[in-house]
Amino acid sequence: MRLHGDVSDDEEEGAVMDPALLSSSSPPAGAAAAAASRLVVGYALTKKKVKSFLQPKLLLLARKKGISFIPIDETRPLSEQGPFDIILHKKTSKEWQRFLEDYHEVHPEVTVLDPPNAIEHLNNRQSMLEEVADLNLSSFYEEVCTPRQLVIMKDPSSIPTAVAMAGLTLPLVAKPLVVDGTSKSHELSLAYDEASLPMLDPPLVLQEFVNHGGILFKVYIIGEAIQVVRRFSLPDVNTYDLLNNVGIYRLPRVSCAAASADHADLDPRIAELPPRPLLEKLGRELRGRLGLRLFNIDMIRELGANDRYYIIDINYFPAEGKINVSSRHISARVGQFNIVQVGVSSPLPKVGLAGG
Ligand SMILES: O=P(O)(O)O[C@@H]1[C@@H](O)[C@H](OP(=O)(O)O)[C@@H](OP(=O)(O)O)[C@@H](O)[C@H]1OP(=O)(O)O
Ligand SMILES: Nc1ncnc2c1ncn2[C@@H]1O[C@H](COP(=O)(O)OP(=O)(O)O)[C@@H](O)[C@H]1O
Ligand SMILES: [Mg+2]
Ligand SMILES: [Mg+2]
Repeated sequence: MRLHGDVSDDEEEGAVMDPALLSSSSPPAGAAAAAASRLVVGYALTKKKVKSFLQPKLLLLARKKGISFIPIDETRPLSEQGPFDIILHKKTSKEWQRFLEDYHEVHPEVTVLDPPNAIEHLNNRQSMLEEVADLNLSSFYEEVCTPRQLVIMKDPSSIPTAVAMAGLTLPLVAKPLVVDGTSKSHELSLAYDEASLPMLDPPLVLQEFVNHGGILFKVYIIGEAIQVVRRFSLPDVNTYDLLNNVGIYRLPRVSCAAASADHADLDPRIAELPPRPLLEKLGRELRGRLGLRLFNIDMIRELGANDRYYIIDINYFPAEGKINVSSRHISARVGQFNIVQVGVSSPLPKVGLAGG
């Protein structure tokens, strides 16, 4: 298996490249690969993320472009590793955040993709949507907002009164307030009636359910690149459902359980993708306001209100797996490769630990 120099196309198709071989875990190859590279990307990702993101196709494509991915050893000082041009990570611990901030003070020239204090905004389902409220989309006919929601920190018995005071209408989606990558943080439920609300388990955010025709748009933002895919979502809740259902219903992890709806035969008023200029403006606005270059937004269009969209979720550095199946490899590779390019070129307003 060659580590240097170009690979032929057939190798690219069939290559089984072990990312570790491009890593510092085998210093001669890793160091040599890094030394021969135009761009060195240090990464700190979970094993699951390495498996889903650092696929052979990306590693080969990147290497052909003179880019190497080197795993970061979190047990050793960052300054003893590298040197890096970009640090790509999806870690949320306070220890890692300090580790990275100390390193970046000494090495401001290294692009951090993305700054931990910007990512932190997305680890809470209230703060993740705060910037949406201030979006400047006045030049667009369409409206983009967030569902009305309420944060409940404790005391489940207080929920019915709090919901009544806030004037929220049922059904409500209950979501864990903290998003920390655990499956628990994706355990959502649907509350149909007020009497059931005290059965919920704070801290949580209660969000009004918005009927949207059972179709969700996932908008992937990788620097200035934008990809939108259509996914099946939760079905609408009609008056009959409301009158004949009581209790709290646990929802499946829709994002992973639901299938692509890109090629489904659907009512165009439900399936039509949001206008591209609106998505591009959204991407620019949210990149600047969130200080992030790698994220996606879950967006729904209100049933019967063709120009009203709701952003219900924002995720940092999600997998590319759901991007258009038919051109998944190309778009995923482009997406993944864009991720690397983003670290080099896309300017961002300074946001605390800006990546430059
Ligand atoms: O929250 P969602 O909409 O299910 O998006 C997930 C989510 O971002 C998830 O990250 P985490 O919250 O589990 O840390 C991503 O997992 P990985 O980071 O392991 O890839 C999923 O990729 C996201 O799914 P999607 O791409 O559908 O937004
Ligand atoms: N307010 C809402 N109205 C309608 N459907 C919703 C709402 N919030 C979430 N959903 C549905 O539940 C799914 C998961 O919710 P989401 O907030 O994206 O959580 P997660 O971070 O676990 O993906 C969404 O993809 C959508 O299908
Ligand atoms: Mg989601
Ligand atoms: Mg999410």
